[in-house]
Amino acid sequence: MIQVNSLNKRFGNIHAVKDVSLEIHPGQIFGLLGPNGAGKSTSISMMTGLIEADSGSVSLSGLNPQSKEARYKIGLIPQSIALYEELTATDNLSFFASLYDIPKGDLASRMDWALDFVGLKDRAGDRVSGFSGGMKRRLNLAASLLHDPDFIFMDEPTAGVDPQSRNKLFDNVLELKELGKTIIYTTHYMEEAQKLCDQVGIIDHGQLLALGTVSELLNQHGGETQISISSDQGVKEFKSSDVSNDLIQALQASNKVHDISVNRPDLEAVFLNLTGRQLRD
Ligand SMILES: Nc1ncnc2c1ncn2[C@@H]1O[C@H](COP(=O)(O)OP(=O)(O)OP(=O)(O)O)[C@@H](O)[C@H]1O
Repeated sequence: MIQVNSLNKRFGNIHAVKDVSLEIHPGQIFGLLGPNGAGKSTSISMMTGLIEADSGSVSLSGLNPQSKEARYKIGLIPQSIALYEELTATDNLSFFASLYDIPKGDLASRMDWALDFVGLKDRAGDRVSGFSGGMKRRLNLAASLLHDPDFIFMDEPTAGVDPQSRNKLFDNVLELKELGKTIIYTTHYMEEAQKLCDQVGIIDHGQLLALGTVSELLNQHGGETQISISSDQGVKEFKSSDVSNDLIQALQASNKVHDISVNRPDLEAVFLNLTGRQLRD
């Protein structure tokens, strides 16, 4: 269980994280969703012990994230790629493994598993400099898994990633959940949060504005569904909170329907309703 209590962090005049509290249960995928500069990376940095909070606390199954014990339970895929370009994939993994005292006897099989897991086994002996952005991101994921961590933090893992690698990363996230890992995933792509996450926190200007499952957030903050019916009588547009009932009534009152569109609210609508602006600029 991850428990975050009233975290605060300032950088000079910027209050980057304001009083953030949340709980993440074991085996959950938790998505921290917010636009650029919202405070996602700063929150992750405090949760992984990379930077110290000004106030508040983080507990990873009772451990302080800055303790050595916690370090062995944390896997971090940072926002910017952290790899040696001139080394091969295998040599990069050997380097990362050396930071975690992995028993020598387990090393080869752990590296083999990790490369296979991210779909890079056939590129093991190739230099990273020839890899695409998506392959580098996947290798970073492999590196973060060598010591078999319980808590996996992924900071905007799909930034600059081609669609094929993106889908592979999504599959990997779901597979890690099946292995019982707890995953914290930051993104400013609402489709990713909507697709992957058991729980979503919406953050803006350092403040956690809403917390819940996607359907809870849609119910509480999504607003009504927009319906449009085009018929011989023209186009009729209306908002509805009871789609099937309103649609049946509207169809009964229409002649020769040409087209119907039903736009249900998404996390973008939730963000818009909470902040008055779009998630993406
Ligand atoms: N080391 C730092 N020094 C000064 N300001 C910082 C530092 N790190 C972050 N900030 C500021 O804190 C705020 C939150 O930044 P943070 O990187 O946590 O946001 P983010 O949601 O991760 O956005 P992005 O996707 O752009 O990284 C921003 O205004 C940012 O400029």
